Amino acid sequence: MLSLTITERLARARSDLRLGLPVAITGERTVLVAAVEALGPDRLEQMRALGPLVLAITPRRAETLKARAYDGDVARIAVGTAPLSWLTAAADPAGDLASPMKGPFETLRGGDAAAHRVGVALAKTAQLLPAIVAVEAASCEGLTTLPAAAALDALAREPLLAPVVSARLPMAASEAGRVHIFRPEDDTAEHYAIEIGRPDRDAPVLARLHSACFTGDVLGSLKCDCGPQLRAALAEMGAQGAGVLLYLNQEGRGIGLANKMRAYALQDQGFDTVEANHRLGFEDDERDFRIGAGILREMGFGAVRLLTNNPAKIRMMETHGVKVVERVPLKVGQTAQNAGYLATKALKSGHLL
Ligand SMILES: Nc1nc2c(ncn2[C@@H]2O[C@H](COP(=O)(O)OP(=O)(O)OP(=O)(O)O)[C@@H](O)[C@H]2O)c(=O)[nH]1
Ligand SMILES: [Zn+2]
Repeated sequence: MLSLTITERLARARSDLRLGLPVAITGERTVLVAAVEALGPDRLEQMRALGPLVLAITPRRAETLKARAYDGDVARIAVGTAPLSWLTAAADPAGDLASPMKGPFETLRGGDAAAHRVGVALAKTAQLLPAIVAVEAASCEGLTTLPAAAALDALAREPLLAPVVSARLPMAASEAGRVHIFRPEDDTAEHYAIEIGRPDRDAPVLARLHSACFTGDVLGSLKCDCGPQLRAALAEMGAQGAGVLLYLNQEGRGIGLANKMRAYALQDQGFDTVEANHRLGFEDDERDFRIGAGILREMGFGAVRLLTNNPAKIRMMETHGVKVVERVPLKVGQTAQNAGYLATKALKSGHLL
């Protein structure tokens, strides 16, 4: 028989959660977990028939709901006989203002929260709302199984990426362009490196770590500065004759496009970019910058002149083996509509103005 690696199990588990299927987390006991966002009413009742249901959310979401988180990075709430609409309202902040949650919530303490922790972390990496419903089960036939401890370990590990292919791409910014594709072994999103010219591997390269922004890069959104930053970075590399731009598919600072649009809807209710992420249950920035550092190292770049206004990116590169010899400011694309967004990033996330 083939035995599956933990990485393969995690990849399957992510798909299962997105399909609305429970995943079995094994340890001292077996706990089935399913993503609230993807769960249908029938499946919820099937799970309820197995035993008392528990809702697990992040401390960020718990704070908004005024529920206590006793397990550090996860909060567990008894579900009782509550219907799916109650779970959805707890998971999704869209209706927080229109129908404030009443509570009080029966928050659980003691016992083992490892399965709940794995479930919430998995939901995040599946780019779903970080809220899962859990129930102990005697059997888990037909379901993807994940040993809790090994899963937590693997989720924290640096993602391994393999180069897949590269090809020449003449661009407006430079005719000497080349696109490289990198594929993570855990079947999460592929990332791209755009190499301009033939940068010397022995000298610091002009580099930009760009995080995907569908709304800014493609649609010309006025809510952020991503599109102009992308084009200005490529233009600067073209003008200097060499550079490398990583296009990292970490949309919405790692929460995915659907969650970013949820954040935008909250921003229309008056919350800023950081508050919106927190209400959804995410940290302000969920990106894993080890991916960017890993690609640069893989391409032979050990030192960079980094185009950024974000000191956290500089720290992350330095921590993960890429020396930042210079920060090159990248200030373009200010609009009336993104002034508040940029001010919040400066105030709350430490961006340099
Ligand atoms: N969650 C969330 N993501 C956003 C929002 N606005 C833009 N983004 C995302 O933020 C990311 C922008 O990242 P970067 O361009 O690397 O910007 P940065 O981290 O501010 O750093 P520098 O531009 O290098 O100074 C993209 O993934 C966007 O999709 C928002 O309001 N909420
Ligand atoms: Zn953007």
